[in-house]
Amino acid sequence: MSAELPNPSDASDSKPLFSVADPRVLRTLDASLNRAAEGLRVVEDYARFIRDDALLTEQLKRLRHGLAELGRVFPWQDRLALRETASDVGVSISTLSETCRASAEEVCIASLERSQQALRSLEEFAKTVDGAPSAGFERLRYETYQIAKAIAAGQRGSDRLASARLYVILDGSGSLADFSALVTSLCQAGVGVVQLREKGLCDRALVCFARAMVTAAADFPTLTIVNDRPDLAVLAGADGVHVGQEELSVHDARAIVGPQRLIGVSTHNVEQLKQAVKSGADYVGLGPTFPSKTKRFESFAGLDFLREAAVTTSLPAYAIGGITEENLADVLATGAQRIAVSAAVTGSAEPAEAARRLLKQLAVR
Ligand SMILES: Cc1ncc(COP(=O)(O)OP(=O)(O)O)c(N)n1
Ligand SMILES: Cc1ncsc1CCOP(=O)(O)O
Ligand SMILES: [Mg+2]
Repeated sequence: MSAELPNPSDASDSKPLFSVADPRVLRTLDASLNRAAEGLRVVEDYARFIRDDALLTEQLKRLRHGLAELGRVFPWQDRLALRETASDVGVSISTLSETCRASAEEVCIASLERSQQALRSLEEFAKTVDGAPSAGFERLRYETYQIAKAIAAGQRGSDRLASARLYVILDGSGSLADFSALVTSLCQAGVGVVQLREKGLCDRALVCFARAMVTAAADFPTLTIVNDRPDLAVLAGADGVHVGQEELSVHDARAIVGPQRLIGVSTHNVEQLKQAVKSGADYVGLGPTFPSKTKRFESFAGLDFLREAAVTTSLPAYAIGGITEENLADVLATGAQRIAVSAAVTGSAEPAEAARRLLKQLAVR
C-alpha cells in the first residue's frame, strides 16, 4: 500500500485534530484513506487519459482533495507510526480478478468500487471516534455514486453513438408511408440517428409514426429517438428519448425508459451541459447555434458554446440549430464533431442526397 499521506506542510492549524484512542481503529482509518485515495486517482486517470473528459476529471480531482481534507483530522504522524505493512494480514491476499482486467473500463469500475468500499469503512469507523467526520465520508461516497452514473452513461452513449455523427430530426406532417420511405432512405444514406419530433399530432397518431420509424430503421445501424416522450419511446421500441430543459429530468425519464435506452438532453449553456453530464445523460444537444427554419429562438448559444463544450465533456454532443452545408465548416472549426439537423435534410428535394453530402463533410474531420 502506498503512503498516501497528506503533505505535513499542508496541515491546516485551524482544523481540529482527533487523536484516535484505539490504534486498531486508526490503522483501519489510515488504510481506508489510502485505499479510497488510490482508487479515486485511478478513476481520475481514466477520466483524464482514457476518456479525455475535462469535466469528470475536475470532479474527481475535487473529490480526491475533499477526501485528503477530511483525512487531515487524523494526525499524520500517528498514522505513519502505526503502519505495519509487513505484518498486515491482508497485504498478500489478492483474488484472481484483481490481477487481470479486461479493459480500461473494468479498471475504472473496480477502482471506483474500491473507493466506495473504503469510504464506507471510513464512515463506519469514524463513528467510533468522537467528533470525527463520519458524515463527510458518507457525502463523498454519495458523490462517487453520481460519478459512477455519469461514467456509465458516457460509456453507453459513446459506445452506441460512436460512429453517429449525423442526426436527422423528422416531423410527422406527411403520410405515414412517405415518412417510412424517408426514414429508410436516410438509413441507407448512413445517417446515424433519426428523431421523430412532432408537436401537432395526437398520441395515437404519434405512436404510429414512432413505430413506423423503428420498423423502417430495424435493418440498419441507425438509432431511433422519440422527442419529448419517454413513454412513446418505450411503446414504439425506439432506441431512446430526447428531452429538453422543460421536459422530464433524466432521472424521471430513466425510470420510464429503463437502463438500456439512450437519453439525450438539450443544453443551451455550460451550466446546463455540466448538469446533463452529472444527471447521467447519454448524449447532449448543443444549441441553438444559428437561426433555424424549424424552430424560432430569441437567443442563440452560438459557436462560442460549441467551442466551450468541445473542451468540457467527452459525452457525444450534437450541435443543433440552423446548421447547413454552407455553415458546417464553421461548426466543425469549433471542435464539434457531430450535428443534428432538420431543414438541411428534410427541406431538400433529395433528402438522402443532402444527408450524404453532410456525412461527407463530417467524415473529413
Ligand atoms: C438532438 C436534439 N437536440 C436538441 C433538441 C431540442 O429539444 P428541446 O429543447 O426540448 O426542444 P423541442 O425539440 O422539444 O422543441 C432536439 N429535439 N434534439
Ligand atoms: C428542435 C431544435 N432545437 C434546437 S434547434 C432545433 C431545430 C433544428 O432544426 P434545423 O436544423 O432545421 O434548424
Ligand atoms: Mg423537447
